[in-house]
Amino acid sequence: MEHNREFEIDGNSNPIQISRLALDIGGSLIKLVYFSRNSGDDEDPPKDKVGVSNGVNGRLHFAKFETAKINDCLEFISANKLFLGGGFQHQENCTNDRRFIKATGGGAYKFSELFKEKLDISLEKEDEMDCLVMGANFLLKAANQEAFTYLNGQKEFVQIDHNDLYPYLLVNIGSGVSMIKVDGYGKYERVSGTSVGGGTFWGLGKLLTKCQSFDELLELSHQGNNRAIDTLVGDIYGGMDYSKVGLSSTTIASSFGKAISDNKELEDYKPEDISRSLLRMISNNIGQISYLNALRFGLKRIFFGGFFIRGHSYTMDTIAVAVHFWSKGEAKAMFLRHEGFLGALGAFMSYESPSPDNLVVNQMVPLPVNASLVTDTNFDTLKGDLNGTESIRCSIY
Ligand SMILES: Nc1ncnc2c1ncn2[C@@H]1O[C@H](COP(=O)(O)OP(=O)(O)O)[C@@H](O)[C@H]1O
Ligand SMILES: CC(C)(COP(=O)(O)O)[C@@H](O)C(=O)NCCC(=O)O
Repeated sequence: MEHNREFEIDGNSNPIQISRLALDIGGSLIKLVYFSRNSGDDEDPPKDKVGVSNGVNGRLHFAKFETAKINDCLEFISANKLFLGGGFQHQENCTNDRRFIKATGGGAYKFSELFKEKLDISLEKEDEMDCLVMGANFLLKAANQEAFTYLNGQKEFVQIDHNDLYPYLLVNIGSGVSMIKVDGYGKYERVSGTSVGGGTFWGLGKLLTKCQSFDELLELSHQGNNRAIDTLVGDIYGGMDYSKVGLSSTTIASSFGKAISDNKELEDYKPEDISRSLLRMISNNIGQISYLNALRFGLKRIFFGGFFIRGHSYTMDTIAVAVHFWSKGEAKAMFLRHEGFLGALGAFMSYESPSPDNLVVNQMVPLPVNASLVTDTNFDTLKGDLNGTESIRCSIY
């Protein structure tokens, strides 16, 4: 079972109060974002403009489960009493016995009855695209070191200019892929999508390699060589470049093309080579379609989210190279540290609005839930995968 670290007891053996849980139930994964209130007075309480403390300090936690194992998720919520609200002095309609959770993604509809039946919880549904955009805007505005570029194995955090953020293209690579032109808070249009996404990589990979987990498939791709199965331009052109149209001999002419002429069975190919080809094919395709959509609307910035990416270097490199190649360096692919949690964060933020006074304290964060973020430093930049183990210190008003 994949989930987050221990959180029931803090360092002083005080029970940690969990308030506010939001879910994003997707085709492949269920993402949870929940807030634990600090139990001690170990941090300065947030103050408003006249110096009055009025917020709640705590941490945002992240966890994920496979949608196919939704019962594990229900058990996790139940065992840790994540559905109990309360703990916020400033929420008017907050009572300890309220039994609803904000939820987004298709599963918020599909599993509504299951939550009611098993946990007696109603899922309050929020639109998936609204939540993705809300989550992305929030992170880009509020979190330090959220967006980064990845080229030639080099990760570089991008300083976001808040006055020059919009418009941008948000590409969410989940089971399928959504491409959204974002013009501001709540201002967006889903301009395209493709069914060739994370579900395709994992689904085809599972069939072709017999891998038992996504992580195993991803790990395999590290050791593979896509040339064993992809047809390169050089394979067709007798080792030469097709320079007239700018294709080098090493460019992939046809993904999986060698399988036609090799006269081999599936078993004759190494699973690691298959995994690598598959990852490259899908990442490259998404990078290319993203660029074409950016071109359609004259967008220079493309942010990629969704759990397909998993902070994986080869995936990011392939996407970034595709965007760089097709745009001739004009457009920039950027990745998000909280890539898989955009929708869940958006749902989390769709709880009730704060009072106008509280907006002043965090004026950089003009959001329904007024939160000031200080991200932890325990993010492993080499491994690059947040994977539900990082929490965010924040204050909710
Ligand atoms: N542990 C995992 N189990 C299954 N799929 C994973 C895992 N980690 C990453 N993935 C990839 O992430 C995709 C799901 O991404 P996500 O953004 O959660 O989308 P969705 O909302 O459709 O579930 C999967 O299709 C798969 O490619
Ligand atoms: C239907 C979806 C929005 C569901 O989101 P997901 O669970 O994949 O994150 C997504 O799978 C999608 O955008 N698919 C591509 C459909 C298309 O535009 O062809």
